[in-house]
Amino acid sequence: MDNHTTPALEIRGLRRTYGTGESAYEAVRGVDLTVERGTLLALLGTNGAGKTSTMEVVEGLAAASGGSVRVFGLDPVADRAEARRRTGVVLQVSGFSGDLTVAETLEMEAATVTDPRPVSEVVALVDLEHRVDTKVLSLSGGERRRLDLACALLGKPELLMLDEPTTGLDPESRRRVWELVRNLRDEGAAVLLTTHYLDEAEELADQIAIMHAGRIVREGTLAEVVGQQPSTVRYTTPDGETTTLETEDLQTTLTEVLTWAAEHGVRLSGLDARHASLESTFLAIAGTPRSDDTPATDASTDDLEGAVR
Ligand SMILES: Nc1ncnc2c1ncn2[C@@H]1O[C@H](COP(=O)(O)OP(=O)(O)OP(=O)(O)O)[C@@H](O)[C@H]1O
Repeated sequence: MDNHTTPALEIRGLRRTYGTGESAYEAVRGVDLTVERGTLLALLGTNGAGKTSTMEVVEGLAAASGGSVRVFGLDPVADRAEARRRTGVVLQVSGFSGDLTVAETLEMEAATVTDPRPVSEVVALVDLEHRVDTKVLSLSGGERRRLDLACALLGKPELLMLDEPTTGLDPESRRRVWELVRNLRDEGAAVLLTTHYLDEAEELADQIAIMHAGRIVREGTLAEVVGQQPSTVRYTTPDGETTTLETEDLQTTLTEVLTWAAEHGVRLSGLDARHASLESTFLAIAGTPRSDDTPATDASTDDLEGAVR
């Protein structure tokens, strides 16, 4: 049942297995995610993490092997028509006919939508007014991606699912798409976005979830996700040995390193002290092996005990 407090998207304990018997492969292994109205969740993940497998269940294109998905309280398979009506989807690959113009493409799409936005309004939203009479095959990659978005916006979606919406776009086009997505979110749409661009997540996301090997291994605001990752201090001693320390307390560790160097008269080269970034967090997670029988844990942090000598 949808009331105003029902999340736009609620995924609980989602599992998805490909194949059966000996060759069965569990690509999604117990995923929990919530996207509230008026917020954007960026789902990041390593290749093969299970993002697309998760999105397909939300879109009602595939059934879950376990767990549940609710779109405004609706089951995307059992209540497909109603869930689809409220959802706009931009897939990684679009299937437009190159011979149709932008306007013809949108008019054709609009015919499949209940109470669509006027094509002229959608075209203005995505900045394609000057291209309405252009054939799809003559559009640039960025314009085509904006046409994908335009199609998703025809039905005034309350939940937008964007699968790598800016892949292949130049920086200017990416910024335009960001602005559009931000505006839609600010007007109350919930957005689930997958991306391989970490700066896109930093720029747009209210919440970030990082998926690895079928599980969500980190989730929260950017500060929360990055805050779980240790800071690092790196230096090279005169004998050429480089040391990297991981620490929860950057200031204290750096002070210890510098005090040690001063006391021993050692000149450190390449001294570098930094807080974790989304990139270092992601890379640490990507380096964690897939484990089939134990729950995925946070990326390992080295034991710092005695690390500063
Ligand atoms: N039809 C299928 N049959 C068997 N295995 C599959 C099938 N589709 C996907 N997989 C496997 O499931 C895992 C998750 O794939 P999925 O496409 O969901 O990952 P992803 O996070 O979207 O990856 P990427 O970032 O590379 O697009 C991968 O190991 C993939 O090989």
